[in-house]
Amino acid sequence: MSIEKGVKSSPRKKQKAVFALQKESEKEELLSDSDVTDEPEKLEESDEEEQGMDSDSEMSSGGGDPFANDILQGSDDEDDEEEGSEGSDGDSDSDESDIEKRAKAIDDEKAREEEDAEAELQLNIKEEADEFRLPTPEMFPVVELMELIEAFEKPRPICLRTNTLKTRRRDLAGVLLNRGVNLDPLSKWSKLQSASSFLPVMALAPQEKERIVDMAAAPGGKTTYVAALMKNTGIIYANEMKESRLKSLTANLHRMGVTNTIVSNYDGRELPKVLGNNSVDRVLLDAPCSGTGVISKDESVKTSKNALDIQNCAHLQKQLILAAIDSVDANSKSGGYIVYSTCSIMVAENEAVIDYALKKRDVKLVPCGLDFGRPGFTRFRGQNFHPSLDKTRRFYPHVHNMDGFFVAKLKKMSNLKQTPQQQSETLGEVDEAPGLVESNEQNNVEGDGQKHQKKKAVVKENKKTNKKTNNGFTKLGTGEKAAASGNEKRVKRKRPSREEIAKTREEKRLALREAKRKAKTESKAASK
Ligand SMILES: C[S@@+](CC[C@H](N)C(=O)[O-])C[C@H]1O[C@@H](n2cnc3c(N)ncnc32)[C@H](O)[C@@H]1O
Repeated sequence: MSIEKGVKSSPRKKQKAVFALQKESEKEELLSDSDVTDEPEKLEESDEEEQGMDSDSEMSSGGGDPFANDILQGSDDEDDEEEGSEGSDGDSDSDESDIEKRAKAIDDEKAREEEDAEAELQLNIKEEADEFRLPTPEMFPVVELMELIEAFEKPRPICLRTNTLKTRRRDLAGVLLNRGVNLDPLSKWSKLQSASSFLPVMALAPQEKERIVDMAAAPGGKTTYVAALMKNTGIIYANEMKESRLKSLTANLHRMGVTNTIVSNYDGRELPKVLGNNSVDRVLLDAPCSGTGVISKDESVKTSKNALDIQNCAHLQKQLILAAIDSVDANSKSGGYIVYSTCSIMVAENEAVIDYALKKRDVKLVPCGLDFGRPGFTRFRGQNFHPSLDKTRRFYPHVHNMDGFFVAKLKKMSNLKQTPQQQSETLGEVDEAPGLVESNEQNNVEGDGQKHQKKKAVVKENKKTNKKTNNGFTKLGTGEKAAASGNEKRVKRKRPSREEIAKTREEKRLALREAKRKAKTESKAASK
């Protein structure tokens, strides 16, 4: 009776019941014939149409479910058996071939689905690999690509940098030559390290007595070099987030005779809060990255990194670069620079990060001061970056005989956490104060609620920044002036300078006052 209900109300239940019964019979042979025949009897009770509907619904419900399909076939067979028992031979033959056709159709459908799933899987694998295929044909012509891949397999030459805090280059060279070492002078640059790791420090060009942050410093290869160039004057904040890497960092600093450095253990993204916004002259962000430029040193990169790793790196790098920019004082007399570097050759970790910074802060790219290296990409895979990205530098093992590397140097133009465009929008917001707005402008603003809200948010952030700056290390007055003059230089061609905007505003104010005064006089005259 319960089976009967199941058959009528739910074909699936019927299938499951039948399946269960079959299993039971196989196992225990407990199932009586009447139990089996009971079901079709009830099926017979229902009219043809109802059976057809049941059958259809079974087909569709079973479509995506292999288990259901098996049952469905079982069910059909059963129906067939039952129908066969009661129908003519001719009917039975045509039903059999009908069932065969349906079974074939189901098998075909299943096979097609499996094929589709496999094709989709392959497509996904292909897309993912393509996204992360290290050197892509978009980066290099195929012949060069082969050269790069081959170069990745070979070790790079070992370079020595003279630690000028401890010795002179000539003295070191003398000692080494006496011991039979062949020296091939590279540059005036004694520490064993990869030649590419000199580059970011050369681009940073640290000056004596400056305040400099090395945001991701361990094991200190670049910090020690910065200290040497500063002749141990000024202050270096050598920051490292991973506690386990602090030992090697401090050990190296001691070993190399560095005395102007404070080691800190923060997430780099927190540094502006810790040191203060706009508080240092230069920041070196030798960012944590995928390491896709140093395959000759770490072959595991080839297989251990996937597209998601690159994405995660890029996300962190974008956050870190904003923190680096926010830490620098645009009004530093000697500095105001940020150097960003990675040992990755992925565009997502390099050009895309810099392009993001250009869109988020008032910074511009300046030449790295390195007279070799290939210019960075200004477009890649349909992505267009700021044209100035050609000022960034890329280094490759097969071209420069050093690890793959990327270097970019940014100059901070103002201490406002805005791009010049955002700044003029902010000033526009002030203009749009009641009574100072020409009606069409007001309509525009009113017509674009989102834009209006964004501008307000910008004004708010602006106020916050100024407040923080006052509590921090910078002198706000001169800062604003310098920011204005810096912007003026950059925006002359396209948009009005701050002075021009201020002048227009003042004119509007005077005109408004004048109009009010006039209106008053007129109304007084009229009342007389
Ligand atoms: C490329 S290595 C730095 C190498 C170093 N500049 C040198 O020349 O010796 C990047 C460093 O960033 C550290 N790091 C990772 N995430 C960080 C974060 N959020 N803030 C600061 N440092 C981080 C890593 O532990 C790693 O030591």
